[in-house]
Amino acid sequence: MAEKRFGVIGYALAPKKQNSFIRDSLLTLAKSRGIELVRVDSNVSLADQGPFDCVLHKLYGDDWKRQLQDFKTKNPNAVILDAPEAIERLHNRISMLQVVSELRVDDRTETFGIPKQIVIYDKETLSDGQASESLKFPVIAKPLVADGSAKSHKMALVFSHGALNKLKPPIVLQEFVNHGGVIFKVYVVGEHVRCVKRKSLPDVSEEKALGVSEDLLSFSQVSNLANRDSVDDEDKYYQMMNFDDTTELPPQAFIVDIASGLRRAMKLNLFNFDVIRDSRHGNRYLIIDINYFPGYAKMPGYETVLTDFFCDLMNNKQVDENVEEEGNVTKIVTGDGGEEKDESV
Ligand SMILES: Nc1ncnc2c1ncn2[C@@H]1O[C@H](COP(=O)(O)OP(=O)(O)OP(=O)(O)O)[C@@H](O)[C@H]1O
Ligand SMILES: O=P(O)(O)O[C@H]1[C@H](OP(=O)(O)O)[C@@H](OP(=O)(O)O)[C@@H](O)[C@@H](O)[C@@H]1OP(=O)(O)O
Ligand SMILES: [Mg+2]
Ligand SMILES: [Mg+2]
Repeated sequence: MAEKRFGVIGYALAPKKQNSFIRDSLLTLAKSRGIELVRVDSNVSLADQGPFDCVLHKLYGDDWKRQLQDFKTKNPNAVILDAPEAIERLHNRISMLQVVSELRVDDRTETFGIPKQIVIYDKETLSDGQASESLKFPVIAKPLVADGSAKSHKMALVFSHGALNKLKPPIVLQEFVNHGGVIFKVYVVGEHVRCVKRKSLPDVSEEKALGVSEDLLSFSQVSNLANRDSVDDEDKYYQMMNFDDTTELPPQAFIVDIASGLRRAMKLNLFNFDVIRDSRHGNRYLIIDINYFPGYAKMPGYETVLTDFFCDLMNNKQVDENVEEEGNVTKIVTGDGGEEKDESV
């Protein structure tokens, strides 16, 4: 008997992402549940491809945005995962975390926020020192732009005002917060939320800060130092990434509340965020980074999570905020299939 065709998802991903995410194990499981994953051909315009019930993408640029628009015009019922306008908020490290500051989670003993940070756009402001006066050193200097380029991941731990002139604006200066050398990565796939531990920067004591010979230390992607391609043995990889230490995970209900809040506020379904626990106040958590379409394949059992999500999507159940333009009013399809009207999008 022929297999029932349930849905076709076109994926448009950079080669590195495609290699890590599109695994046979995912294709097979998805297919067994009626979901076909088809690669979008980058040499043909998107609107001329398909039919796709959904387009899954992590590509940048105006041309790609235009292609998505043309595709949507031609296929108004297709779902774009996620809307490029919603993803763009994550391309700037200030707008990325603004949404956290606006979020409220009630009735919990734990609190959350973001580290103190400022943005510096030019060399003059950087060297006059006034702007950074309010910050406690050490600070982490991060490129303002987070566009997925290697450059956008280049960070520096800066120990003194004097070292700031070595940096290239535009940058964000964020206070370094001691957190026991462990970071929590929270992977969100629609309603599914999974928190894992990773290695982070070690704590910096006052003595250590005074004793450093360099006043600036550069680093890049500390929590993602190896990738699967360079490690043959999958178990070893997981051991290394989710290294076994005694650090307790944050309460799952708390993390789920933040994840759901972020998901609704940002209108995104596929992202992760990095959380650290402030060593000075054990119940205080700080969100330091949000990434669109992260390395889901690093999450054990990602095939099931993603396939469940795709199936729910096809049934129109799980994408809470599947935004569709209807004249000037935006239609939001809610989880229970009902509709809300929202003019603020
Ligand atoms: N405010 C902070 N206090 C302490 N450590 C921090 C802080 N900000 C960043 N870090 C450390 O630096 C690392 C890189 O920072 P961040 O996550 O912002 O960069 P990124 O390049 O966007 O990371 P990713 O690879 O997750 O996209 C974090 O994983 C964490 O170990
Ligand atoms: O490298 P991986 O695929 O595992 O995923 C990483 C992803 O790289 P990509 O470029 O391949 O998407 C990064 O995206 P960009 O910021 O560079 O856009 C960022 O999201 C990291 O946080 C992800 O690592 P994770 O947070 O899951 O550890
Ligand atoms: Mg990060
Ligand atoms: Mg990031």
